[in-house]
Amino acid sequence: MAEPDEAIRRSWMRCASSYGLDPARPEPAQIITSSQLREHKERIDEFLRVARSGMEQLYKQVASLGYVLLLSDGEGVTVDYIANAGGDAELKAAGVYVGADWKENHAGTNGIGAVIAERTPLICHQEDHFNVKHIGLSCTAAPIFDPRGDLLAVLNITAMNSPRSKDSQYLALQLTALHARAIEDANFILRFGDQWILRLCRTWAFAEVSGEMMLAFNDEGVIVGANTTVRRELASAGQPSDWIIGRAVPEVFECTMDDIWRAARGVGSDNSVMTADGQNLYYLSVRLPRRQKDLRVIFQEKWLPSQLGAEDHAALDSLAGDDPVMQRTLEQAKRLVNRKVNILIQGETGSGKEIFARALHKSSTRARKPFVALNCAAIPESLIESELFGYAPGSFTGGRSKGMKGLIQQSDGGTLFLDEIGDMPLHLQTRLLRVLSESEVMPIGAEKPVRVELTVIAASHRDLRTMIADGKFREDLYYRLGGATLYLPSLRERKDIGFIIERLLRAESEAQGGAASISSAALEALTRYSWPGNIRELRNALRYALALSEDGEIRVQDLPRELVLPRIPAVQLEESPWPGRTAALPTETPAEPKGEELLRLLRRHKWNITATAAELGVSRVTIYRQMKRFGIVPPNETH
Ligand SMILES: Nc1ncnc2c1ncn2[C@@H]1O[C@H](COP(=O)(O)OP(=O)(O)OP(=O)(O)O)[C@@H](O)[C@H]1O
Repeated sequence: MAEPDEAIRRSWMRCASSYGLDPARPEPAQIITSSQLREHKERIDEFLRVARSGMEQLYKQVASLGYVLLLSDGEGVTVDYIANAGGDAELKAAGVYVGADWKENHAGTNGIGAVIAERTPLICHQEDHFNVKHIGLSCTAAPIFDPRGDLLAVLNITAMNSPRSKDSQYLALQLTALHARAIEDANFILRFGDQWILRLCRTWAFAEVSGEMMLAFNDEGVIVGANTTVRRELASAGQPSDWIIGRAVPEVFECTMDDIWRAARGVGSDNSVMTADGQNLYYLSVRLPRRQKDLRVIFQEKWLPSQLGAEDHAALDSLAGDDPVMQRTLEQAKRLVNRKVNILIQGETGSGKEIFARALHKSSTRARKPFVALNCAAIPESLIESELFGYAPGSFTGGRSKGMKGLIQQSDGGTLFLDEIGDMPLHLQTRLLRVLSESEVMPIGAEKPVRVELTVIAASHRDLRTMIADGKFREDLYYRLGGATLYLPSLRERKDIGFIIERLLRAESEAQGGAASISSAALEALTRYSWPGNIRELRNALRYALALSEDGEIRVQDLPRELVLPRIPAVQLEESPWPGRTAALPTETPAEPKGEELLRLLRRHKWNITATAAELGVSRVTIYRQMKRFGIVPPNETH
């Protein structure tokens, strides 16, 4: 934690020199409109539900001391608050109210604004406030980060009247920081509830109960999230703070995945694990994913591999119902599964390319070997090379001294899934081609190549043949990867939407432990909609509707509004990029980009929301709303 008084001093400097504020001029509270407030809340609505219970717990402890509790989002807008009934007018005038914007650039130094800039818990006590209007307040605030380490919210408690001494607020500081961390961790578990969560603790006796260090990994043992404490503890010089995301657990710790599965089942007595650099020892426990049914399958795969039949195509069969195009694709896939060919999957975003690739792997004789995935659009170009090819010990500064096994080597004997292959830079396409033709990989800085048994499944939502024509994709790599090409239809072209809805509802009810059904009118509305974000958008819509439904039955009024509103303007036909297929794609309201277009822009701007919003001439909030609506998830967030 930075020295709080230093943080306040820096905040004053910003207010005076960068924002040109005058401490003596009373600034009125800025309260945003109720529709703007709704937009701010909608962007983080799941998080707000989690945060509310943490806020209530904290409030119970400080209410008798006269504190008011505020939760602001990462932009400084108060999105929730708890205060004693009465005194509303006074609170509102002081900006201690929902909808108030506490950014430093106009409100001057204050608890929330300073935490946003400083990213650390702090006290802003009476005269610490920059603006004369706020010097009666004492604010204690702490940041809440999302699982990628981005600031998500600020938890703040404010006393309208407090003792003169700042020391009186130190206990409040500890309490606020503690609850901010508890909310952050509850949010982490919510986000990664369907993944495995590894809890690490320095003390053996607390291994089962401590949630201080948590990281989430998927069925393949790849780390998909890490909470703030893990990111801090495992920080590595010269690496971004989330360097462990995307790595396999055994790369970060000295253990095998077998050790982890044993710990998950409570088998064996040694639950200690060392970091791969030999620096730290932790005691671990594993929290199982919520989807109990799949677990049996996973444990069977991990523990009883010999029982898995080579001809087991259940994973593929579960992907489609009565849709003739999908049935043909599945037949094709089953014939290809154990042939020595690389497979290319083409289909719109959210149409299920990754889930299809996993099913191909599971149905193959390689099922017991690793399935290693790389999303070429989600990591910086400069990292793709070392991620894929790995590097030899001491080959570059900032690299780990022991070197690193690249994903190609990690997938030896199994499947390497290259998502968004169209985003792979040309020079790496050349290197990949060489690996594919010679079955050898040369890690960066290594002296001799390593043999690998490589099977690649690649996927792209772009038409790679157009990219070849534009000189952006190598033709020879295209043929090497597309030993066979499978086209996934978009959801609006599929005749089995009822089957998919049933499957998604079953998964939701298993995850949430309650009933989930749908009325025939709501089913009809879903069938009529055009689904630009495909199955991902459908899944999000069902989740949303289930959260609103009172008894687990989704009715029309529970569905997101855009699904039931009449479409304007009327249907306009668009060329499908995939051969032999035409897509009837109703347009959105004129100002909105389509899901595909939005995704392309976001990628082009490297997921910078501000830049994307600027290009489209809309607000950031609109972009967030559209991302949610189309089910677009930024890299490193779970789907
Ligand atoms: N057949 C299916 N049944 C149930 N859920 C599915 C099916 N296909 C896809 N999904 C779900 O839809 C979401 C999107 O799937 P997936 O990530 O595989 O799509 P994608 O086409 O690879 O997306 P992108 O182009 O953005 O990489 C996931 O939550 C996935 O579980």
